[in-house]
Amino acid sequence: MRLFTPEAMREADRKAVERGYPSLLLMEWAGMKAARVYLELFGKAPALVLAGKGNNGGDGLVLARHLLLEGVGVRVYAAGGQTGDALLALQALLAHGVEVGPLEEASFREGEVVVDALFGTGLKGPLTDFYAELVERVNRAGLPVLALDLPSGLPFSPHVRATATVAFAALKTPHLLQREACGKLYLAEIGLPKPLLEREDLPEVASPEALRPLLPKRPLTAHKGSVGRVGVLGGYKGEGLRYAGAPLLAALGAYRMGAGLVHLVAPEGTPLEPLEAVFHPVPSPTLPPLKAEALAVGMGGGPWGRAWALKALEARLPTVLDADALHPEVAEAYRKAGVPAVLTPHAGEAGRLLGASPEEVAKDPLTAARALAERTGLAVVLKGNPTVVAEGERLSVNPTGNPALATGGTGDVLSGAIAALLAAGLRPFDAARLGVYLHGLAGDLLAEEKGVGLLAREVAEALPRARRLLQEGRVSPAFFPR
Ligand SMILES: NC(=O)C1=CN([C@@H]2O[C@H](COP(=O)(O)OP(=O)(O)OC[C@H]3O[C@@H](n4cnc5c(N)ncnc54)[C@H](OP(=O)(O)O)[C@@H]3O)[C@@H](O)[C@H]2O)[C@@H](O)CC1
Ligand SMILES: [K+]
Repeated sequence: MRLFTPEAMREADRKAVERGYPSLLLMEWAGMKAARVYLELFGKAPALVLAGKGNNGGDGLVLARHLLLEGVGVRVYAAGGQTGDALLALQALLAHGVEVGPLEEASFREGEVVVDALFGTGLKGPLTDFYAELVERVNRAGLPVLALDLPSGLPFSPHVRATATVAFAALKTPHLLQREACGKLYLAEIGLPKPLLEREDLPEVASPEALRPLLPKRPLTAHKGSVGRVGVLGGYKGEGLRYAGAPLLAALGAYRMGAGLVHLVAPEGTPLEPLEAVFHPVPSPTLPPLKAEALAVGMGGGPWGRAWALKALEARLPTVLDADALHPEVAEAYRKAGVPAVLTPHAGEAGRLLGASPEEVAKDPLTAARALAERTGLAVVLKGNPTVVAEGERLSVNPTGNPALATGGTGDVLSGAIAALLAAGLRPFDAARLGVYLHGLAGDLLAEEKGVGLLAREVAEALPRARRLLQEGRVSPAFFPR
């Protein structure tokens, strides 16, 4: 599944029509599928449909007709001046005897659900005047809002803040970069010819179908030395400070992602946990002899982070570089040595590596992740909402995860988990996107059960469950194709 820009989506629509596909069918499916989502979410609650004059408005008029046929009360207000398919959609609705009032007269009533069909991918700039006010009124009304294709106004402000959004044909960048405005996200297939959606040049949205085949197989003859051993190097002890938990959490993450054995190289005095690890207490960053296929380095390293990373490089093993190991000269040393590595910065660390502010990075994580991958020649996991994985020209945007994961140590668990996948033989880009997806899914499972207040170790504990759901094809996606 690819992440479209609004322009790329319009191009696909246009190409479908050039191939002879009747665009009215696309609109009919869009409105009908959106009506289905409406019924599922809001049952027979009456609808207030606000329709613009373009095709997004046309989708809303189709939806109104389908809701009417299902026995849902509809009040419809539309901009004037429809042409083409939108005009046909209007005529079809009028033929059912529905009154369509002018948008200027739209009023909000308690108990109604607002259907936002004002603007979709055709919006050319920020809303002003009447439409800016209308959008603010929608937001102030305090009613549930179902947005068709995009909450109107996105990617600019002001924009509608929706309870749920039905994206048509494909997800578009605002769906993932401005997810807050979209509410619950649904993806509706509307009959667009498949080849038009297969755009290798666009970023991937990580999906269960694409990731399942990457899961390392475990043959009957497996033993702990054959399924991937991980070395974790991190922690700091000095100047009255001790960071001890981070490497332990990485070790847990690695085991829970299926590592056969985890070596824990950490400062003397670090608790001997998890019990299952092989311990190498050291006075300062060193690389003891150990049998491993991949490393996770830097967690809780504090001022030792850089030294851990440069020592670890001597092993010449695929390595996850996290937190205090994330320095430009470390990345450069790995690139020069040709050692495959995955960098796992958050926006602040990525900003440090790129010479940009955390805000700039967070505002456009796709561009930042690609720039960092290009600059370092390594795979990059840019952690955030959404987390973006980049390597060379490839970009993968992760749809799993939630704000409950914003708690100390979850990043350490992720590093260990990715290292376990590297140790099992996955390539850096694949280990990164699979690890990120499962880590986010584990967080989603927990958030559903417990809400906010998770512990990082619980996220590690939930990894096997996430993995099994993916393995068995039972992931209920954050948004689902129907
Ligand atoms: N094409 C297809 O095959 C399919 C498309 N589908 C649906 O169509 C949607 C795209 O439809 P679209 O291209 O008609 O654009 P849309 O979002 O309705 O807005 C256009 C209107 O906005 C106006 N406008 C623009 N900027 C503005 C501004 N800043 N402030 C104020 N007004 C502004 C612009 O005015 P104009 O510039 O033309 O005067 C025009 O009137 C897409 O999201 C999906 O829902 C589906 O049915 C599937 C098949
Ligand atoms: K809309």
